Amino acid sequence: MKKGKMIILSGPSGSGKTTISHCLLSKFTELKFSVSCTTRSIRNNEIHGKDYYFLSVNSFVSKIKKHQFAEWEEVYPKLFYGTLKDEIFKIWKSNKHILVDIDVKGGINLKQQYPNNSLSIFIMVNSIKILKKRLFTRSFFEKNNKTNINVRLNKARKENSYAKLFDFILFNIDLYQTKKEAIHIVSNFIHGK
Ligand SMILES: Nc1ncnc2c1ncn2[C@@H]1O[C@H](COP(=O)(O)OP(=O)(O)OP(=O)(O)O)[C@@H](O)[C@H]1O
Repeated sequence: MKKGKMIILSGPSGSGKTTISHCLLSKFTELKFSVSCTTRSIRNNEIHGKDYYFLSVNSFVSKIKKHQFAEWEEVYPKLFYGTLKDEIFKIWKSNKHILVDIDVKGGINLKQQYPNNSLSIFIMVNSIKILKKRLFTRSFFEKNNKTNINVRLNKARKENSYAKLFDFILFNIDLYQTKKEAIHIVSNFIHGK
């Protein structure tokens, strides 16, 4: 493989990042999911090293001081998320391209770190009504509460205004069409067209 590339999938909560990530990972064997670090507690169904690297606050802060993160954020006091440079190089070394599923701020930061070999895609649901419906449906399975959803919707309004900073805006209305378009864009990018 030539130089490793990076696909950055960003968008508000519920916009479809996980859904599109799974689609792309199953379609392109040359893509590998980048596992992020977090200081939040591990949930029952999660696996360390697969869903996230679960770190203590001390360990996370020590890695920040050693400049080991390509990007990191403190979302709430002591709740950190970040992408390790080592994770990125490990994937490129294994001759794969990287797929990152990341929030909007993180996506913008990562694009700035790797401007020449990355493609940043903003997944947009421009109807707050539709986004609300999706978050409600998902919360039924996840036991999220309504307050949590309202916080996410308010954040989504703000995040949508950053879409123009991305290389591509992918409107996720009809899922079949969105997947088709995502495959098309990513195929062109990794196959160098
Ligand atoms: N085009 C679509 N039409 C209908 N439902 C959709 C569509 N795209 C995604 N969904 C559904 O919307 C919900 C949110 O999607 P998903 O979990 O992929 O979002 P996300 O951006 O990864 O959210 P988060 O950042 O909170 O993890 C899921 O239940 C998913 O099945």
